[in-house]
Amino acid sequence: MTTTAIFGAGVMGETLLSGLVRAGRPREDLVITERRPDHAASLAERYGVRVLTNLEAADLADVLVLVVKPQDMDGLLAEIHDHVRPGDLVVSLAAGITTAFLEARLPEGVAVARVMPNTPALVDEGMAAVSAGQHCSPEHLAEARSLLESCGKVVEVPEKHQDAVTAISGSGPAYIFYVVEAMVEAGVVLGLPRATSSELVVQTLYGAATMLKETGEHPTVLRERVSSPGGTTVAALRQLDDHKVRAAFITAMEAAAQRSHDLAAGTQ
Ligand SMILES: NC(=O)C1=CN([C@@H]2O[C@H](COP(=O)(O)OP(=O)(O)OC[C@H]3O[C@@H](n4cnc5c(N)ncnc54)[C@H](OP(=O)(O)O)[C@@H]3O)[C@@H](O)[C@H]2O)C=CC1
Ligand SMILES: O=C(O)[C@@H]1CCC=N1
Repeated sequence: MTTTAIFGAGVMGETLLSGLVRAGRPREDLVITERRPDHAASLAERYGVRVLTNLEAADLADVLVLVVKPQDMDGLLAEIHDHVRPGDLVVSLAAGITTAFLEARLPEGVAVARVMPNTPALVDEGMAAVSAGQHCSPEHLAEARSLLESCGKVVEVPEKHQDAVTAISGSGPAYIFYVVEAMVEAGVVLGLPRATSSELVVQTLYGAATMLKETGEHPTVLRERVSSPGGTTVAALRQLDDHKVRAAFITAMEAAAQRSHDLAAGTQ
């Protein structure tokens, strides 16, 4: 029997926990650790899982899912080192933290997998990418995948791509929310009630995302279909081009990937 422990049930840890519970993982096979006692008590009540100390959780679990901030990872690994056994699987969801970083701080031979999830997992629409460490067997990798498959889609990527994945799908929901904020604000500037503007933008986003997913058409084709010659859309897109919005997106995601890389190198 597998016991899964989630170390650090903050935003992403709780998101994963909720997905596992929705997917029907027996609650008695799930434990969490948390630093804030009030938050821990609230999670225990809402999800019906046990809250343990890091050492108790490491002793009990055979799948250890580390969801603390990258800057807290070194301390957590030092704390649990002597309580992780050969055969255990350690799965890190932290940005930037490499499998080599984890393997160097765990007992020799422990299986490690690196995963980059995202917050839409909260509504079972997550996108996660997984990479295996050097001692991770196909069975370990399948277990790491299954954690995230409980709440979304999972792909396997070479670890050298994880910084780019982090910049695109890990941080990606934030860019979309940022665009939504700007569009809703534009609607208000144009005189729409905020609630109306918000409803229009959210459904437009949902519709556009569904078209992309269901038609499989290239985004350029879909964009051109909206753009009537001499019409409103081209007038707006010309402004976005003039303001270098496409270039800004690329530069922004390069910055995110660089930050992920720097976290791996231990930069605070
Ligand atoms: N949020 C996101 O969209 C995504 C996050 N991630 C990754 O997930 C990880 C967590 O991020 P996020 O959930 O946003 O951050 P949070 O700060 O919300 O969650 C981290 C949690 O871990 C707790 N914690 C810290 N140290 C320890 C410890 N030693 N033992 C037990 N608990 C501890 C923190 O407690 P306290 O508050 O007291 O510090 C906090 O509750 C990061 O590594 C991030 O890179 C990956 C993809 C997406
Ligand atoms: O902002 C961050 O560092 C984390 C990793 C990806 C999304 N959130």
